[in-house]
Amino acid sequence: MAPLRFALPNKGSLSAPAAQMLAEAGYRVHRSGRELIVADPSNDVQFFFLRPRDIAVYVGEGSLDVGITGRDLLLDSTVSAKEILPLGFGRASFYFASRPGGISDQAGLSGKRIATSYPNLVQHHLSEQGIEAKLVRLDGAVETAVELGVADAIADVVETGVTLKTSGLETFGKPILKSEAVLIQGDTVEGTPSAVRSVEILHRRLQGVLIARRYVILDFDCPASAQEEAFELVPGIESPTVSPLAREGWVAVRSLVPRDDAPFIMDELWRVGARAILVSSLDTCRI
Ligand SMILES: Nc1ncnc2c1ncn2[C@@H]1O[C@H](COP(=O)(O)OP(=O)(O)OP(=O)(O)O)[C@@H](O)[C@H]1O
Ligand SMILES: O=P(O)(O)OC[C@H]1O[C@H](OP(=O)(O)OP(=O)(O)O)[C@H](O)[C@@H]1O
Ligand SMILES: [Mg+2]
Repeated sequence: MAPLRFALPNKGSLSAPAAQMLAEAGYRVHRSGRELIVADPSNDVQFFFLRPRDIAVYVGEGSLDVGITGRDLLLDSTVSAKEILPLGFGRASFYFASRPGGISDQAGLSGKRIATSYPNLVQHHLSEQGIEAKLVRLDGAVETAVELGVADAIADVVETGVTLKTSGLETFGKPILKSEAVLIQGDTVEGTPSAVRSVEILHRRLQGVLIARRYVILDFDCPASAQEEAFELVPGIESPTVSPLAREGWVAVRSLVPRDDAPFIMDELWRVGARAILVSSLDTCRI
């Protein structure tokens, strides 16, 4: 059976979190030096470390089976690889921006020069809106293009907004796109049963990591008379687990709850009579 050929970002914002997530999912992605190909024989996977922008190209044309890249980079590549799982990191929005008091809405871009590193993504959006503008394709640091007179506006990734602010620019209009890291799959996978199986396992493992990051385990003891009220607070992903307690008239309950909601749910559980309320983290899971 041929190993699954998996493209990973070799540098940039997505690189470390992608490797971390795969390690949590049980893959061995460790690079001891600067090698560009790493084998993980126990999982029958071969990792190829590539520029994030190139990953969609390799996966799209079938040289590699799957990869992790940004949704914005996938769309800009215009290849037919498909997004099969959003991964919850590398989140950023894609906006137009110009000088304050300059262009203030997307219609105002008509006939203007727009600097971007994502020309296909931007052109597609402009065509959808029926706007004709001239794109100036740059490799990076596009915020400087307005100051240097190369463009009237830019279209770029905004994470914290600090780069825009320090360049004297501000966004206008709605975001063109909300992006995050995504798992992508090439068209050739579907014709190869062993690759389909490997991708199913990969998908389930990564979903396990995502759930472990988003949920915590909540354990508590509850008077049986209050259990219905408690269950409404902790429906779990499928259903809470209930076990008898040695103490007459009480039950022990275990459920998964969203990490961010846990403090509020604990307050409410206490109010309905639950006690010994414990929260613990999941390492990973299969649900
Ligand atoms: N602050 C950020 N800057 C740039 N890209 C970001 C940021 N946060 C998330 N991303 C996402 O990372 C991907 C771009 O990664 P890429 O490695 O090409 O650029 P980078 O992180 O800016 O690295 P570099 O420019 O140093 O090569 C895109 O999907 C983008 O949406
Ligand atoms: O909203 P922020 O948190 O400021 O992040 C967004 C900025 O970061 C990236 O640039 P990067 O530093 O990667 O330089 P580059 O443009 O040369 O890629 C991106 O292109 C934006 O300029
Ligand atoms: Mg960059």
